[in-house]
Amino acid sequence: MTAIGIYGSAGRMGRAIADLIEVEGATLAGGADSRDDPLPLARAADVLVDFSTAGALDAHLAAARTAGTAIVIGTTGLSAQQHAAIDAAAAEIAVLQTGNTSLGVTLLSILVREAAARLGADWDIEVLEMHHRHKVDAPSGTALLLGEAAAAGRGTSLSELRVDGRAGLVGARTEGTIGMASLRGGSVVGDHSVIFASEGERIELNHRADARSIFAKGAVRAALWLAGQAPGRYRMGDVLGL
Ligand SMILES: NC(=O)C1=CN([C@@H]2O[C@H](COP(=O)(O)OP(=O)(O)OC[C@H]3O[C@@H](n4cnc5c(N)ncnc54)[C@H](OP(=O)(O)O)[C@@H]3O)[C@@H](O)[C@H]2O)C=CC1
Ligand SMILES: O=C(O)C1=N[C@H](C(=O)O)C[C@H](O)C1
Repeated sequence: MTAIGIYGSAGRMGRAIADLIEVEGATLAGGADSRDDPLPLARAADVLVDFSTAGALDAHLAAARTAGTAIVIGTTGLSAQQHAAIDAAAAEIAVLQTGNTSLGVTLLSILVREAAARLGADWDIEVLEMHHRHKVDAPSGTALLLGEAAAAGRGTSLSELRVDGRAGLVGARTEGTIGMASLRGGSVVGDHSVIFASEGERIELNHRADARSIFAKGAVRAALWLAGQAPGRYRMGDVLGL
């Protein structure tokens, strides 16, 4: 049976994943948090999952590389340098990084790309997300993933089109941009909307997460799939066949 190691094991996601590992037909290799050396877990596990903090990722990725162990990275708030480090690690180990491991968001990203490609630039695109009061990064990893999908549909990358959290006298909207807005409060697990707005009509594509178990299930399935893969950088669509 595949043994999964969890970085961030005492957190909300770490606990949700631990609850599902045996149900999904795997075993728990162990967990590590901020006080632990990440390398022993990387050596003990067949595959790792990281749901910790962006500040911890570099050490976790280095441990996975040293041990030659595949890793699913669910942690969000990553920098451009960290994405470059993931690309470099993927030359040696199998890595799957995603801002959202759920089936629903993986499918939604495909729908968003398709809608953005088919609707002309006169259809404005806005991405709105809401999360619980404890979330530390904004926009969410999922909002960025959906923004990238919309930008890909327009034949470019999100960094070319992105406008974050408007405030003050910002002027009229520039055609073709993708707006990003974040709300925080209470215990909201994760709500995302991609709004396509034109003169006189609007399309809204929404995803509502009611329970963290949807992310945990996707993370365990991704780990089981990734354990058998050659070095490379993979996506949830590869796991789910979407
Ligand atoms: N991709 C996806 O589908 C999803 C991604 N996420 C992302 O997962 C991450 C975790 O979310 P959540 O579980 O809610 O957060 P929590 O704050 O509940 O948990 C974070 C965990 O990370 C641990 N941690 C902090 N620093 C380190 C470190 N240096 N080394 C190892 N472990 C460390 C904490 O341990 P300690 O107590 O010791 O500090 C804690 O156990 C976030 O980035 C979130 O956005 C969340 C849901 C779904
Ligand atoms: O921090 C969270 O809780 C979540 N984080 C991920 C994100 O940043 O998109 C996924 C999910 O929305 C919950």
